Amino acid sequence: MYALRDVLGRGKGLVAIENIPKGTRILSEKPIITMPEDQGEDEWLKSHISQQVDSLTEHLRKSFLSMHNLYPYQNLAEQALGIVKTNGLPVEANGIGGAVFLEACRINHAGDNNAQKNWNQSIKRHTVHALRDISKGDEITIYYLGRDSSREIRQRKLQDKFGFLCSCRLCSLPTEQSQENDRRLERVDQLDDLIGYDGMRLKFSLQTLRYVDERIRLYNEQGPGDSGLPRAYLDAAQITIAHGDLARGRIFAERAVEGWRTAHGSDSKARFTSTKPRSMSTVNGP
Ligand SMILES: C[S@@+](CC[C@H](N)C(=O)[O-])C[C@H]1O[C@@H](n2cnc3c(N)ncnc32)[C@H](O)[C@@H]1O
Repeated sequence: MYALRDVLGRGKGLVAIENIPKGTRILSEKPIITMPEDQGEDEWLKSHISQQVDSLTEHLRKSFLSMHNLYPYQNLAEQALGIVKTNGLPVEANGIGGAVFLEACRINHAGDNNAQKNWNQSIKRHTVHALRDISKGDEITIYYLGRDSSREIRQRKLQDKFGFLCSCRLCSLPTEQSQENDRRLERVDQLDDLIGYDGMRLKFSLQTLRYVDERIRLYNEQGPGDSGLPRAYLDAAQITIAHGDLARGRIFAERAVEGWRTAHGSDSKARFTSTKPRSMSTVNGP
């Protein structure tokens, strides 16, 4: 479905070599290097990683050592540590906190990402799913940051954590459109807080329903992002059911599940909550 290609201004990236319909599992991959949850000192981590690199086949070792590295190094152990710090993705398995995947770690970031990454504990693999139809020739992108935020904040975080100036479509919008997009994201954020606050107090008023409705509309205008819309539908389902409107509640619940499956796959047992998404960024940033 994809090939590793040079992408202008972004190093290498994964590019679709056929049309990929929304919801497709683009990739399902086992880690080649893992890191424990409690990482300890750099010295210990270096030796832990080096042992794993030594036991890779020649081909895998070569592929691993060709990966992007933001850190200076003087020997192989330092190089391997730098690669892991640059590319490691979170893994929620017993005792393992992060891992490097040969293909998934080649996926570049975009503010309007067309794919979503997740660790799937049921199959013990990292998966990437198409959030919308991806056309042949398009780059496959994911969202490196935890939450949607304004262009200025996104760019600062990407620069600080990942060492690059993002030039995705969203970051390249003309000022007026970018400000409009920022305002939408800010309002979604406010609505998250307002709905979350009322939800905690179990205060399901007509006003809360209006917030929920507005948030769904804004997410739909924004386009599919990491889990935001399914979570908004989940809130809507809970609130309409609490109001006794079971028919609407069912429709919202079905949309929530459909969105969740699109992004995670039907074999994922990840807990689906209406709370805000936590950071999905790489394990270590520079
Ligand atoms: C995990 S790697 C992704 C694969 C990498 N492009 C490669 O050649 O192996 C992360 C790095 O890719 C580059 N990158 C990712 N998304 C980018 C974007 N939107 N704009 C520019 N560079 C990007 C940055 O150099 C970043 O530190």
